[in-house]
Amino acid sequence: MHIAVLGTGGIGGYFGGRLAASGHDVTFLARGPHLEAIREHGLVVTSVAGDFTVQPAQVTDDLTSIGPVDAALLAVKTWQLPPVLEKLPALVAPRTAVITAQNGVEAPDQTAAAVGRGAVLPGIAKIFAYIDGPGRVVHVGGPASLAFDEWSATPGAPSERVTRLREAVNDSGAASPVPDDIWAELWSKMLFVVPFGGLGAALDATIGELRSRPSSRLLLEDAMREVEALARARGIRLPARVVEGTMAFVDDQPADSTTSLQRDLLEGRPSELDAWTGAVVRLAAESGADVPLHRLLLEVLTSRHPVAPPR
Ligand SMILES: NC(=O)C1=CN([C@@H]2O[C@H](COP(=O)(O)OP(=O)(O)OC[C@H]3O[C@@H](n4cnc5c(N)ncnc54)[C@H](OP(=O)(O)O)[C@@H]3O)[C@@H](O)[C@H]2O)C=CC1
Ligand SMILES: CC(C)(CO)C(=O)C(=O)O
Repeated sequence: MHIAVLGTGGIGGYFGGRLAASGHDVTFLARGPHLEAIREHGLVVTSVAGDFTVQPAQVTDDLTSIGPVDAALLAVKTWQLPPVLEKLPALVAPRTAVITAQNGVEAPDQTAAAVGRGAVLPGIAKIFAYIDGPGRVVHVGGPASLAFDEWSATPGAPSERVTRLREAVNDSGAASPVPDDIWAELWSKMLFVVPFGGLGAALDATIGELRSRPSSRLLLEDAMREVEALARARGIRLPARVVEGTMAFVDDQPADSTTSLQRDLLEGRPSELDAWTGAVVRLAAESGADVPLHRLLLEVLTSRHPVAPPR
């Protein structure tokens, strides 16, 4: 398959790298020293599931030079989406699939505004991976799965392009589980990552600290209940007892885990605060839901970390 990987970071470098290494015709979008290093030495992936190098790797900083593809993996951070989405139509032919991998729940709609809902496969990446220097990506853990589906999928009847893409990901050595309901899964991940990210950043705490102090554990659960109520108000069919299930998942994670949101904010980098906590506040206002904890977290984090993109 002809695949464009838009953003060669933790997500694009890992899943795109696996697809390229398994023989697909993959072009990576990258820039600066990262692009130069990939061009010169290939894309070097160090992974708990087995190291590999894509060499030579097809890499460009000009998205429009790639031409129409079978699939594009949108793998930039949420705040980096606008310039990429502006040029995205150059890659899209009638059956092209554009998989969104961003955390939060707004990337599919933003992408659909650029290329139409018919092109978009809302997706969820479950992995811990990051760039470790020019040309190098590290996968440290997580299931390394990339789930996606059609916008309005019929359960049990995947489209032909979804079937082909799932096969490609599974054959590459990563996993592409079949979601029951991609929207419920997107919101379920949001319900984990946003409370964990917001509270972790506000309290400068790891997951182990958040879950073991009774006061912060309660706040974590309360924040999850806010996201649950918001999702249900928007008609999302979350599983029963989703908060209890997510807290059990929290209890299973390595104690020193933090989110990218927390690390980016505390290290003064641009962050996805607007797409995580900001989105909860924004969508709650739209849906008539009340999310006082998230409103407070947004206020605290925005004023404490002014480098975060404005709301
Ligand atoms: N990493 C993870 O483990 C997980 C990440 N996610 C989500 O996936 C999304 C991607 O995250 P992640 O892979 O970590 O992000 P990274 O920052 O690791 O990768 C993004 C890459 O895209 C590049 N990029 C951005 N815009 C452009 C552009 N216009 N042209 C060329 N290159 C560009 C960035 O370059 P530069 O550095 O120069 O800006 C960077 O190399 C996020 O929404 C994140 O929340 C979800 C689950 C797990
Ligand atoms: C917490 C984690 C790793 C979960 O996949 C994540 O998505 C992030 O930190 O951005």
